[in-house]
Amino acid sequence: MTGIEELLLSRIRDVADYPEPGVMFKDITPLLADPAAFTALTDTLAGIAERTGATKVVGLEARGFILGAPVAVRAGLGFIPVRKAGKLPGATLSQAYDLEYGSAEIEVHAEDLSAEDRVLVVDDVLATGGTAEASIQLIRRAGAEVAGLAVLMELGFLGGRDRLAPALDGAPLEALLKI
Ligand SMILES: O=P(O)(O)OC[C@H]1O[C@H](OP(=O)(O)OP(=O)(O)O)[C@H](O)[C@@H]1O
Ligand SMILES: Nc1ncnc2[nH]cnc12
Repeated sequence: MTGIEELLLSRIRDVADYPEPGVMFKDITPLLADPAAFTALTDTLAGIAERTGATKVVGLEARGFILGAPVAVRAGLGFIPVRKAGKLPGATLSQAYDLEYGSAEIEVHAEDLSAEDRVLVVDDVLATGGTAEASIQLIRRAGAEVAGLAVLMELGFLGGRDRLAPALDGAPLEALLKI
């Protein structure tokens, strides 16, 4: 494990049985509160944005906003929020999906993405892959290209990587930590 991986892992707190029994919740708030760890995470993800040739960063509400917005600034790219349904005021594209605990629907402003865009999706956790898959579907439906998906951590036992393979269609999935 690299020094950065050790630093990031040491700042993630496990919370058992949250938000419901049987779920081991990965809490990133200690990482966000540590400027060295948050900066290292931002710089690493911005490096992925540059390597994949992304022209925009999509962040997934809510934790993907916290990570994705500074990545976009650091990489010199625009930031596009993908929000839970009902929060965006303009014309939207919507996609329903299932979570490890429940189901939801996400939306993006249709005007924010076009055929000229290569989009890096940023989020904190890849679990079942439902959220990421829905975001990739939104990006493609908006006519844009998917540059890749970058997450802080992948919960490998939930099979998100396999689920996402068809949607990613060869675009890279980069997980800084595999759990
Ligand atoms: O791979 P999946 O099974 O789809 O799960 C991963 C998603 O779940 C969490 O978000 P959540 O919907 O809990 O929202 P939050 O960021 O607002 O807490 C997490 O931040 C990812 O977006
Ligand atoms: N176990 C988990 N911890 C944190 N975020 C999650 N999103 C989906 N599953 C999660």
